[in-house]
Amino acid sequence: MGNKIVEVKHLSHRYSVDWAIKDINFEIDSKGVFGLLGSNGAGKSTTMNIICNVLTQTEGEVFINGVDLRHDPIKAKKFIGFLPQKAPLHMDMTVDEYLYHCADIRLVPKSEIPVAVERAKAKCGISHFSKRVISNLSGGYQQRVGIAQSIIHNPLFVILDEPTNGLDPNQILEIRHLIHEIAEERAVLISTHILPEVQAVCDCIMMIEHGKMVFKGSIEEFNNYMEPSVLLVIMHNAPMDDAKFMSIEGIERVERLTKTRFRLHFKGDNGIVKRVVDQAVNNSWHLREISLEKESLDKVFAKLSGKL
Ligand SMILES: Nc1ncnc2c1ncn2[C@@H]1O[C@H](COP(=O)(O)OP(=O)(O)OP(=O)(O)O)[C@@H](O)[C@H]1O
Repeated sequence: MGNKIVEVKHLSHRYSVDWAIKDINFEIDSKGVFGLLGSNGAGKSTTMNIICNVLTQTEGEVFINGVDLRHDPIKAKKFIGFLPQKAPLHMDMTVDEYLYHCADIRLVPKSEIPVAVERAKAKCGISHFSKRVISNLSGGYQQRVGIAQSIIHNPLFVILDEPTNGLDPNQILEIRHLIHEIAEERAVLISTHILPEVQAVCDCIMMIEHGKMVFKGSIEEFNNYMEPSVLLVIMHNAPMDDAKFMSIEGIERVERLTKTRFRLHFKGDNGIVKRVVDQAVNNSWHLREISLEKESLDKVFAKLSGKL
């Protein structure tokens, strides 16, 4: 693990009476993709807006590369690149015009702007569209321009708010690839409520629910929560007595959906499918289908929030 580029300490914010986030703590290493995951209203935007200095926190501290964001926002913001959910593009400008403009706003020295623009375009694969008016680019390429503006000043830390929202499946894969590439040189924080997104892109995950941090860890640790724990089975001659199912090692609970459809809740996955199939064959339960059910994101949220 490298140095910490972001340190968030006891961060809390309330808009009026209610706390939108409460006592959020995390650190972000200098390289890699970090996912901020949470359902709608969980507190992601509030957290990100504070880290980007769009919003000032009620309590707590944020340090960007060791600089206190509240006390020296101009210095701290030099380290940050930001792509909001709706990319702040000027649709009537060409890609070059727009990126020159962004570099200027980001206080890149005049003499260094041409190099900065070329570097950002090359990184985002848009050099061949330099003279193209942005409104004439596809959604995926517009998003690349949005990412290019976020790295125009070569920041150490980039925040991308729901970066693949509204893109088609091919564009999503391309943007995910690009996120990985830009994270080779810096830390990238993405916010999303899409579970496959974090699993595909992130090295580490932080999950917020009801304004509180409910999970913080590596993607491997997170995936442990996603292990399937339910078998969906269809049997045309199933036993009437749940105990018959429960006698199979690992089965903990039986949910009868219809006469022939069941959800078998199990713990551990050491050969559970084989054991159920063997038992069904030996007892002529007429097994027609058997499949593993993945946990839904809602359930994972609930589990991590301690509600289940
Ligand atoms: N300007 C505001 N004034 C009052 N309450 C707000 C304001 N912005 C957000 N909230 C409340 O703060 C809580 C956290 O909202 P926030 O927008 O941070 O969540 P989120 O995880 O980003 O959700 P979404 O994915 O829907 O954007 C919610 O209960 C929301 O209603």
